[in-house]
Amino acid sequence: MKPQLTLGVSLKMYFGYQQTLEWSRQIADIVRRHPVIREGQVELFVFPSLPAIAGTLEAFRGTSVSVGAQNMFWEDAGAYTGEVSGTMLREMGCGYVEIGHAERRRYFSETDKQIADKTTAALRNALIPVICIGEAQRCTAAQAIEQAVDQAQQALAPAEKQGLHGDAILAYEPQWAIGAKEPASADFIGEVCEGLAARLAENAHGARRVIYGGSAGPGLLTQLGSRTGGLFLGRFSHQPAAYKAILDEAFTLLLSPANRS
Ligand SMILES: O=C[C@H](O)COP(=O)(O)O
Repeated sequence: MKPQLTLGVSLKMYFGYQQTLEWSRQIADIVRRHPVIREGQVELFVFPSLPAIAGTLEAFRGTSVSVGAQNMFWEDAGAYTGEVSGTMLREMGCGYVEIGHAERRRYFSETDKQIADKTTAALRNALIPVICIGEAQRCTAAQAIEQAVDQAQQALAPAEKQGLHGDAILAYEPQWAIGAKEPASADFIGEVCEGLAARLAENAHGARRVIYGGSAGPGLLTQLGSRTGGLFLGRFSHQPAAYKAILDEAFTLLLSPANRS
């Protein structure tokens, strides 16, 4: 059965090496015991810093949590000092990779073309790209949908032209809600995620799951219900208890009659 809810975490550059491994072990322990896993409809992934990927893979071995990178390069090998290929990520056992986060656009000047090339390289290497999209300034939900659809299509079009039709996750992250005190309102998120999912489903070959990120934490999934495909978590997953609370919400949501019919 395809997952009905996706819960991803990016640790960004917040944790040290040992701290990442300790957090991963604690989360692995929570996941192993949690009843939501028996439902089999939750897709879980974690993006640690690059040097911690091997240890994080080890910490989550035997669980349903996939590990991936926060970034990758668009070529598979060559003279690209400091970069990491999708080929190596795949070889290590990664299943996912984050592409085009707003912070990479802001601090490393990543362009739409580079994001599209990275998306293509991810799909070429059988990695599920988690493509970050979202408007820079507050706007209406209709305007946010248009901008997000445009960004998603730009990222995916070259891969689709090459016949790379693997699954992709679209992380809708309004840039003004990243690193904020609270997320966008549930009404706004729901409207954008639903609109975006409907538009992306129109011509897609592979599955296109839409999840929300930007100061998401405990309580949000319950407010959103089935209006989003899941959450892309940052700071508010740093406490293992908060992560467990979000899994509890996922469990309740998946057991609700609307999801059972
Ligand atoms: O990668 C995750 C998102 O940018 C959200 O981060 P945040 O929840 O810390 O705002």
